[in-house]
Amino acid sequence: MLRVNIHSFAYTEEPVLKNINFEVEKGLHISILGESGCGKSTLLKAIYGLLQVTNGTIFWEDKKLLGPDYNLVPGEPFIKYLAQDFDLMPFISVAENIGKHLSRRFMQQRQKRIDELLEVVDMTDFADTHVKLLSGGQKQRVALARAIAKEPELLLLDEPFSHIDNFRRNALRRNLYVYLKKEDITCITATHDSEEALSFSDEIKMMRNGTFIQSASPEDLYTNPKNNYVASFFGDISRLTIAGKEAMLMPHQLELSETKTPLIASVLKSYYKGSYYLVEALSENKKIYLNSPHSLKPETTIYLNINN
Ligand SMILES: Nc1ncnc2c1ncn2[C@@H]1O[C@H](COP(=O)(O)OP(=O)(O)OP(=O)(O)O)[C@@H](O)[C@H]1O
Repeated sequence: MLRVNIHSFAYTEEPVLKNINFEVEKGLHISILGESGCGKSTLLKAIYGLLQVTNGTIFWEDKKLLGPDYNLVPGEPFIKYLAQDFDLMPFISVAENIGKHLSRRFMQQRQKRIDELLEVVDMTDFADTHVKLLSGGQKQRVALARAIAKEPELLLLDEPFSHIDNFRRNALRRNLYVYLKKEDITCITATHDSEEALSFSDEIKMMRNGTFIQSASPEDLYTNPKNNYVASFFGDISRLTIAGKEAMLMPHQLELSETKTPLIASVLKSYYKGSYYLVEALSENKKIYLNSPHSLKPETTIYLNINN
């Protein structure tokens, strides 16, 4: 289990992390979700031991994790941290880059293990290619394979799919997270991608200005966002006054009705989303958003039901 209690952490004067207290059970996947600059990378670096936390403690099981003031070489052997700037060795092949990071227990079956890791990140065809010849996304995939090569107990991933095209991203995420579950590797992923956090984590921690503002399972966070800020991370929200109370509704909570209802709106625009349309409409001078199976023409009058 990981136990983090950071009262505050600052690079200069202004604290970048404030009151960060949480635990992660072995094998769980946590997403730290937040906008750029909110402190996600700083938190991962603090856990890994690259930053000196003077005002707080971090434990993995019974071991206190110490910062650079105490460790000659920062970092712990049982933790892997995949930074945003993956530093690979450019003049050797993809397979050799991964091979250099294998745990000892795989030395006998070295080639088999390298092949397995290449498969997880879908880079089998590039095994013998020099890293300097790879694209940014391909390098990121090699860096991911290298991070899991040593079978860490705790894996810290900082925007691990940021350079990978949409075409590959989903398959790669599925491969990787299935592999981590199978190996019982605890994982914390920093991301600003709400879809990724919803699909691939056991718990999401929403971060804002260096602190967690809501922590919950993906289902709970999506259906019960604490405030507008959290809700707006998961899509366009509608703010309506229902029975004298302000309500925030996600697009799927507003349903088109075939019969007249008290909730009337006029369509502004329909945006094609692949399997549905996101419809922007105006209701009592407020913009609202709903999903529709078909495109609706501007100025069409629509009647809506609220679906909780
Ligand atoms: N080495 C540093 N020295 C001083 N300030 C820093 C340093 N690194 C980061 N910061 C500041 O700390 C804050 C948090 O940065 P951090 O990189 O942790 O955010 P982030 O949420 O990971 O953002 P991103 O998604 O853009 O990577 C920012 O205001 C940033 O400018």
